Amino acid sequence: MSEGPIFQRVALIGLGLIAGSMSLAMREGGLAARVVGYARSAETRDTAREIGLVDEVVDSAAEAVAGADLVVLAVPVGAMGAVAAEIAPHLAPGAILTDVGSVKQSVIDAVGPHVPEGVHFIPGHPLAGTEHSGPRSGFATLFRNRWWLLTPLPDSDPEAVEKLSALVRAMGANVDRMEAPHHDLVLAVTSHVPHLIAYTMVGVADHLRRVTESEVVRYSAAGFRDFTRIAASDPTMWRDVFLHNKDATLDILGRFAEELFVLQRAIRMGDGEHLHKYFTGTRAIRRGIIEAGQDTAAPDFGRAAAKAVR
Ligand SMILES: NC(=O)c1ccc[n+]([C@@H]2O[C@H](COP(=O)([O-])OP(=O)(O)OC[C@H]3O[C@@H](n4cnc5c(N)ncnc54)[C@H](O)[C@@H]3O)[C@@H](O)[C@H]2O)c1
Ligand SMILES: O=C(O)C(=O)C[C@]1(C(=O)O)C=C[C@@H](O)C=C1
Repeated sequence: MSEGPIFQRVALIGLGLIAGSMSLAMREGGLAARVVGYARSAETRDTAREIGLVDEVVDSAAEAVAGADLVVLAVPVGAMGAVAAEIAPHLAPGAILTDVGSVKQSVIDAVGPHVPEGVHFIPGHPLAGTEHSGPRSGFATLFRNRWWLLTPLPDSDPEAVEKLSALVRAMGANVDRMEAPHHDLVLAVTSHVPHLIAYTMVGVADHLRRVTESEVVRYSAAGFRDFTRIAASDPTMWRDVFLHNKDATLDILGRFAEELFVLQRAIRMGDGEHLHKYFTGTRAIRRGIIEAGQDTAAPDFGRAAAKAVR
């Protein structure tokens, strides 16, 4: 149990899966004396009020951040800069400003210039999520035993980094630190390109469905079902991820295409030995992830993956 709140007033900007889960985890653990939330759409704010997602839903971002000692930007990465510009004049001196965006360098570039002197900007990214979005999708245990990567800037105040880390740990996550460009490369391998592949595969099947009527749905096997779960993820969030992690995504996608051609050739040539060796290697990666206690993108796996693509 917590020994009292870590923050007095937490302002959540955006009230979807991640902000909602943070609010529920913080309130369950008594980690914040008060959690205030704001989302752009009145519909989302009404839903958040109706389900009591936060202690108070306010009608402007400025009102939410006033007097907050922690401000969390939990909006799609393409909206981070505009939100930062809107709240900047209202941030309290000494406040910690963080974000939960899936891409880090572009968020730093977009938010950084708006951060006033005396406010501690510490970018972050919880490696936890689902295909669901919106204010009803959050749950308190989302971050348990997951990684939460922080990408502090060279001049980030160590005490502020430690305070934010304490909150993250109290929500059940493990903290690791990374440089933003490295984060973006690792996540391109472990999360972004896999999502793009899932979106593509489901798109291919959808085109095929028009030929085979409903067979694709009726006989949908486990592998394809896993793809459809991923491909049901929020379109706005993922559009922004690809537009803002463009270089790393294109790099990894190029390597993916090269590998795919090698496997395609092995199938054409009947090279079973190559296929078997390849699949044995990939199985070892899966087992490594399970042994590390992670069934999601783990930094150790990510580091190995990033090293392999250098
Ligand atoms: N979903 C995941 O699996 C996951 C995991 C880790 C990190 N993230 C990142 O967390 C962030 C939020 O994702 P989510 O899954 O909670 O999304 P979500 O769609 O569930 O919620 C986004 C919220 O932001 C609000 N919003 C959008 N534009 C806004 C604006 N300009 N001003 C104020 N509010 C605005 C929406 O109304 C909504 O309440 C994204 O940057 C995403 O990349 C997502
Ligand atoms: O489990 C899922 O549904 C997710 O896609 C979560 C996932 C991931 O790729 O692991 C998606 C995006 C985030 O930035 C972090 C986590």
